[in-house]
Amino acid sequence: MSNLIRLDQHPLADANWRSRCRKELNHNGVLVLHKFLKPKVLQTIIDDGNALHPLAYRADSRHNVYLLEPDDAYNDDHPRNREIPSTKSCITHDQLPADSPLRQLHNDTLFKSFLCDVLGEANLYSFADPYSSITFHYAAEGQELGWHFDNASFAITFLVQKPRAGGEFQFVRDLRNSETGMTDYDGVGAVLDDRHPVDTLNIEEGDLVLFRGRDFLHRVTPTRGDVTRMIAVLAYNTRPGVALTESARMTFYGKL
Ligand SMILES: O=C(O)CCC(=O)C(=O)O
Ligand SMILES: [Fe+2]
Repeated sequence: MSNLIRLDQHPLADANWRSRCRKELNHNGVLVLHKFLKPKVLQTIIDDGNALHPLAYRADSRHNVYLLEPDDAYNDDHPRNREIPSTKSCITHDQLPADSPLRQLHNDTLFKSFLCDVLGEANLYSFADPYSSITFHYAAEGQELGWHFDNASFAITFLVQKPRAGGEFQFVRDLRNSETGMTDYDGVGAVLDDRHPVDTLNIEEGDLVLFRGRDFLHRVTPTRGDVTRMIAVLAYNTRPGVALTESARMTFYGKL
C-alpha cells in the first residue's frame, strides 16, 4: 500500500471507484484527482522542483498543432502547418534526488494497477532511456506551451506549483479523431485565431491529471508573475523496452 497517496479521498483499490474514474476519463477526455498526495509528500516535491529549476534545459521551439513536419499540400498559414511557439524548460528523471517520492509513486504497484484499469491498458512500463519516465516541466514568467495534440494516447501530470496568474491548461474537444483520421481544420483555425470557445481546467497544486491529449487540442497559457509553473509528468509505455528517440531527446532535453 502506498504511504504517499491520500487513499481516504482516492480509494485506488476499489473496483467501483476505478470504474467511475474510467467512465469520467472516457467521457470527458480528462480526469482530475484533487489533492492526490499527502501534504508532506507534496511539500517535498515542491522543494525538489524548485531546487532543480536552475538546472532545467530550456527548449524553445516552433511547431504546428499536430507536432508533425509541415505538409506541402497546404500553405504555411493553414491550420495544418501554422507554426506556434513553445518555451518550456525541463528536468529529467536521472536528475531527481534518489529519494524523490515521485520515483516511488511511478513504481507503486497499486498506483500502476489503478492506472491500467482506468486507461484500459494491460500493462504499463517505464521508458528504457534514463530521462523520460519522470520529468519536471517549468514555465517561468512568459513561458508557455502552444496549442497541440499529443502523440501519446494518454498523459499523466501532477501540478506541483501553480503560478500567481496565467499558466492555465486550456482545451477544446472534438477537433480530431485519431482512430478515424478525422481532423477539423476549420475548428483548429478558429482556435488559433481566438475565435473559438475554449475550456479551462480547474486545477490546484497537488492535483493529479489524466488526459487523452491525442484527440483534444490543448495548451498552457503564458505564466504571469514571479512564481514558476511546475508540473511533474509521469510517463509510461504500453510495451517494455521503449526509449524516446534520440532526436526527441535532443529536442526536449538537449542531451542523448
Ligand atoms: O503542462 C501541462 O499541464 C500539460 C503538458 C502537455 O500538454 C504536454 O507535455 O504535452
Ligand atoms: Fe500535451
